[in-house]
Amino acid sequence: MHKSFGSIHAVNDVSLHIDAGETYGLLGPNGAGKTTTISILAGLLEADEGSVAVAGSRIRPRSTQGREAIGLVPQDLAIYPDLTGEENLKFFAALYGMSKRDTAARVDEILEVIGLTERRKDRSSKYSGGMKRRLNIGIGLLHSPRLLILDEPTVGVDPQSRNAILESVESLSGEGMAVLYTTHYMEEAERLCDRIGIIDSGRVIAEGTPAELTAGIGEQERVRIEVTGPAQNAADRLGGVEGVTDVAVEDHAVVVLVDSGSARLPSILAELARAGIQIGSIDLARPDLEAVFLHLTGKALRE
Ligand SMILES: Nc1ncnc2c1ncn2[C@@H]1O[C@H](COP(=O)(O)OP(=O)(O)OP(=O)(O)O)[C@@H](O)[C@H]1O
Repeated sequence: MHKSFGSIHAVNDVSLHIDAGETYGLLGPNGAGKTTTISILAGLLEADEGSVAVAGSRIRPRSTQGREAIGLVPQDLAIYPDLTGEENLKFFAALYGMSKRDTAARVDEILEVIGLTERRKDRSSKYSGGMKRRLNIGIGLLHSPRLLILDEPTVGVDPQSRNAILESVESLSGEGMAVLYTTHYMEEAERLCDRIGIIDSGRVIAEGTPAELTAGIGEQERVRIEVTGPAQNAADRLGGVEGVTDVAVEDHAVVVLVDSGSARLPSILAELARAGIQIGSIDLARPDLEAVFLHLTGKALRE
């Protein structure tokens, strides 16, 4: 599918297929086109070109059929603070037209999945940020959609709630739901996703299992060096060091890909010393999705 806003190609020739029971991760930096992609899938936005189908049936934007088949959990909270967790779920169930009988059982089930059974009678205004996010996910699950889309559900969430969210997602795919998970946290994508599409500037530039994607960059290692001065200076110096294949700049760090990182470390450090660049810390990592992203785009995932 394609979607442009004026001269910006927000989504450019993106094509996704997700199986039942599969968790698919859309991984990309801010502005890559993740929200636009899922807004089209959820029928909130019309693509300039392209179509969406669930279980073989084509879904029209804003159709009832689409709302039934797909659950979208947006980044922003869509819950009523004055209602309890349970009341919120019941309210949205009524909105979806679910019968009272179905609702009671489904609400119990969902409270378990999102880990809020014990807090079900508390007003959601009393919940932590992470608990509110989990309730938001519960609302998306109410009508048992075939595809659940989660838009960066762990941004700004405390570590405990983050873990609870990840566990909920794991149990959903176990029940046969297809899950589309967008994130710019590569460790979440690595943990949760059966397959990952790496998206940058509106294009899916690589797709595969986490293992396939990291195998694609071979034996290279990722070295992250925090520096005290401008990281761009360090990046400029390291581009020419033997064995260094890719260089990118993060906040206060330079990230490089090297063939056999530990062996190249002395020459990397010597080059920085020659330039008078002071080092805060050094981190050497095995090939991971962050390294894949850097290799494919020449950019750090978290700039
Ligand atoms: N309604 C809009 N009008 C104009 N430009 C838009 C609109 N929505 C998105 N864009 C642009 O399209 C591109 C993709 O944005 P999108 O929100 O899909 O990225 P994203 O990967 O979801 O980023 P983030 O992680 O920050 O949410 C960006 O350049 C953005 O500025």
